Amino acid sequence: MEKAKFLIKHGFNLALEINADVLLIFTETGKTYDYYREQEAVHRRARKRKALNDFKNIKVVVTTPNEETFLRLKNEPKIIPILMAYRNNDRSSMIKQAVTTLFTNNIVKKGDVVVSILGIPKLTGGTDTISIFEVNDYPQILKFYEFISGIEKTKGKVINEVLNICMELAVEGREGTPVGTIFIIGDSEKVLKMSSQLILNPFEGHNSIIFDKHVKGTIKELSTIDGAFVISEKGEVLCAGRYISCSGGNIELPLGLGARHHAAATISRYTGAIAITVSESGGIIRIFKNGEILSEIKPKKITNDSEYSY
Ligand SMILES: Nc1ncnc2c1ncn2[C@@H]1O[C@H](COP(=O)(O)OP(=O)(O)OP(=O)(O)O)[C@@H](O)[C@H]1O
Ligand SMILES: [Mn+2]
Repeated sequence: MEKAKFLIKHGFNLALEINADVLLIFTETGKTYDYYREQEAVHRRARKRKALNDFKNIKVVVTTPNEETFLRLKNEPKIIPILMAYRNNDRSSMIKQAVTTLFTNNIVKKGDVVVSILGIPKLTGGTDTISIFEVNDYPQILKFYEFISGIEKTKGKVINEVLNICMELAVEGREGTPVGTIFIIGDSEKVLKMSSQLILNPFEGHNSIIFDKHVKGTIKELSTIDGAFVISEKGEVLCAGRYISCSGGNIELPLGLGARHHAAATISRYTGAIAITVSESGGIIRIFKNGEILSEIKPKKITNDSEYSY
């Protein structure tokens, strides 16, 4: 039997035995999901014969980076399909990125237990890992949860979309070179008053929404230019190449963080905006609120496929 089938069988039963809240399946082609369907049918038949735990209380989330697979999953019953760009992440970043996404979609809450079945992205048949993820074990994720659960739903979705773009930029860069950038989300009127254009605004006069994949592509293209992206709470991309005036902001930041991070901290201190930076030197993503670093996410390139970074 294929390795993935064993993993699905044991991951499925593990989720039942520990009474997990979520079973999180990563699949490129949908094959691992098919094995899950088979296992669920076996369990249903067995339940008729003997008293077994019912699987219905466990949310089944199936995440894929593949648009075609996602379209297929959207028509499947009793699962929550998620399209997520994780091909360049390592296993622990894949799980953290997925859990962050589940938070912003209110599928996971504090105290939940997530059983994940995953493996080496892009490799068919690469499924090789079962993991138990207790949300409370990750203070960073919890801090992010507190933050996300305290804000209005649409803004949470916009932030999650920006984080996904940042993850891709942090790991892929642009044409192989690392990029750094800033996204400023919310309180746009005040943000625009506190900043100026470094270049002609490429988004001027366009009604660009961050959820549109063409807009996402443009943003990634423009991520190499100086300055920040300003995004409204609803996800409208108002401008790129924006320079934040930082005069007089008494901002305390950890050593080694330069002008980009100071600008992000300053704008988040003097407006109600959230700022999210991708560092060109190191690819770390930082979320700023009220002038402080709320959370750091370190997506990592897979240097070799044997890398486990739990
Ligand atoms: N006030 C500002 N507003 C918008 N963008 C800024 C501002 N200051 C700097 N930047 C952007 O940050 C870029 C990098 O500056 P710098 O290296 O000093 O930042 P940093 O905090 O060290 O960031 P990184 O970790 O990416 O190197 C600049 O080229 C510019 O594009
Ligand atoms: Mn720098």
